[in-house]
Amino acid sequence: MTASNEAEQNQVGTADPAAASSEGIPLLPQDETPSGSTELARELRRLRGLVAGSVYEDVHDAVRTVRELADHLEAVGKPVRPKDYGTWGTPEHIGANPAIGQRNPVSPPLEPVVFPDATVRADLELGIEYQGPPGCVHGGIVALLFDEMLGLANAASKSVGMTADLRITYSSPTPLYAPLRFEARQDRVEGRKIWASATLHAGNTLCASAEGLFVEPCGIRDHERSRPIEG
Ligand SMILES: CCCCCCCC(=O)SCCNC(=O)CCNC(=O)[C@H](O)C(C)(C)COP(=O)(O)OP(=O)(O)OC[C@H]1O[C@@H](n2cnc3c(N)ncnc32)[C@H](O)[C@@H]1OP(=O)(O)O
Repeated sequence: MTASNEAEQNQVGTADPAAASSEGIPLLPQDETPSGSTELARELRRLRGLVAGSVYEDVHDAVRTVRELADHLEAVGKPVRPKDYGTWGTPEHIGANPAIGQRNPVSPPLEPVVFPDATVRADLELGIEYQGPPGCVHGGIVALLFDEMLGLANAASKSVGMTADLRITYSSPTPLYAPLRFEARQDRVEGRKIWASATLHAGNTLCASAEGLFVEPCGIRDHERSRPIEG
């Protein structure tokens, strides 16, 4: 049995981010939100893994409980709408992000760190709710995480851009339940055009690599260029 098979035997869903570790300086705030919404998102992530990764005989009680919870959250929550913040990289904006958002249960536990040369790295393991081919991460999830990592590499170099062109080479299947490492860096900037590249490894195996062209939106302001890092 391989190490990854053994992990799969013991785990349903994606590992808690605390299981991933990396050197470097955290790019994004790691604090729990005082309201508890970070914790709520974490428990909902657990639920996603359990629902996607298990079969049950009867879950009608669970359906009622979850429906009551959803009704309660709908009643007490204040929606966060883009028109209310309207800018890049504020906590309200980043919190909902599907790759790194603390409030978003869809986001995998991507906790990027930055190095002095502005390389951005994220170590993580993905569970069954991110599966594409049996035992492997879905290619669209790999693309999502690359897009985000490239965006963060741009932010680490104090620039911001919309993805204009994203090319991914899938070299080897990306395993579930195995330590993965994304590394991204900004390569060059010409006017509003920004090029960045990234790799994804499982151990020593190169699973995929990415090259992206980003275009800085017209009218972006200085303080928005590195916001995800400076909080
Ligand atoms: C913390 C947050 C991290 C976020 C990371 C996630 C990023 C995202 O998900 S962004 C969402 C996905 N991307 C999009 O929706 C983008 C949609 N496209 C657009 O909005 C526009 O086409 C946009 C902004 C990319 C470019 O439009 P515009 O600002 O009008 O630029 P435009 O003047 O046409 O072109 C500027 C330059 O870029 C080049 N360019 C634009 N698009 C492309 C392209 N697809 N391929 C190659 N070159 C391009 C142009 O040729 C031009 O080059 P040059 O200056 O040498 O002549």
